[in-house]
Amino acid sequence: STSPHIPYMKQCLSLAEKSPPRPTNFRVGAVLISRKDNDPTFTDDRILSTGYTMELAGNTHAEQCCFANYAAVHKVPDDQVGEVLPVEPGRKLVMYVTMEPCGKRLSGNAPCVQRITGTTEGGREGIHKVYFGVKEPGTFVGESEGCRMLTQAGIEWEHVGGLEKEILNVAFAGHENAEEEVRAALGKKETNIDDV
Ligand SMILES: Nc1nc(=O)c(N)c(NC[C@H](O)[C@H](O)[C@H](O)COP(=O)(O)O)[nH]1
Ligand SMILES: [Zn+2]
Repeated sequence: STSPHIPYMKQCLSLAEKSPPRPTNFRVGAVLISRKDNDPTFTDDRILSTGYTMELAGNTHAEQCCFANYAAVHKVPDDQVGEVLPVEPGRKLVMYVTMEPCGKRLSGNAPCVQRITGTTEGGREGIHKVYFGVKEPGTFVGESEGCRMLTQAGIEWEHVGGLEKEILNVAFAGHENAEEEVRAALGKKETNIDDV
């Protein structure tokens, strides 16, 4: 039986496919969920928001758009999304993303890990756990820092395996030598986190 995370990773992949291909970033999709504790088949999940790379104007990331979409619906500025995320006893917030959230961005814009940890400010629960389909390839920032930074902030993360090839093909679609980069990323140790 496939893991219950796979359908969500496939939903993120479908979102990523909506992203306009660019050589300067990756095409990524993200889904924000409210999940009931001790609900192993996720029957009581609530999808709060979705996002994909460059869905919103400017050089925007999937996770950034996911939060911004939620903030817009709740009529607050993006940086106040933490204040309108639901806090419900017996439920937790989790995010699915096709790629490990960025810990650094070449553009210098706020990395998504910072946006995720920002939801836990002011003693709010915020995002409890992040599920991602691949580690960030080294294309732009070399060794990725996302997972390490999430751990440092006390936010759990987990690699959901099985869709790496599909996720990377979509992520790299706008790159000059996409096929080669996908092969390299698949072959590299750090992409297959399970080998670590
Ligand atoms: N998790 C994730 N979601 C995204 O939507 C996206 N585009 C990236 N991409 C990570 C990559 O490291 C940055 O795209 C480059 O570092 C360029 O930085 P900008 O995007 O221009 O800020 N990563
Ligand atoms: Zn990002």
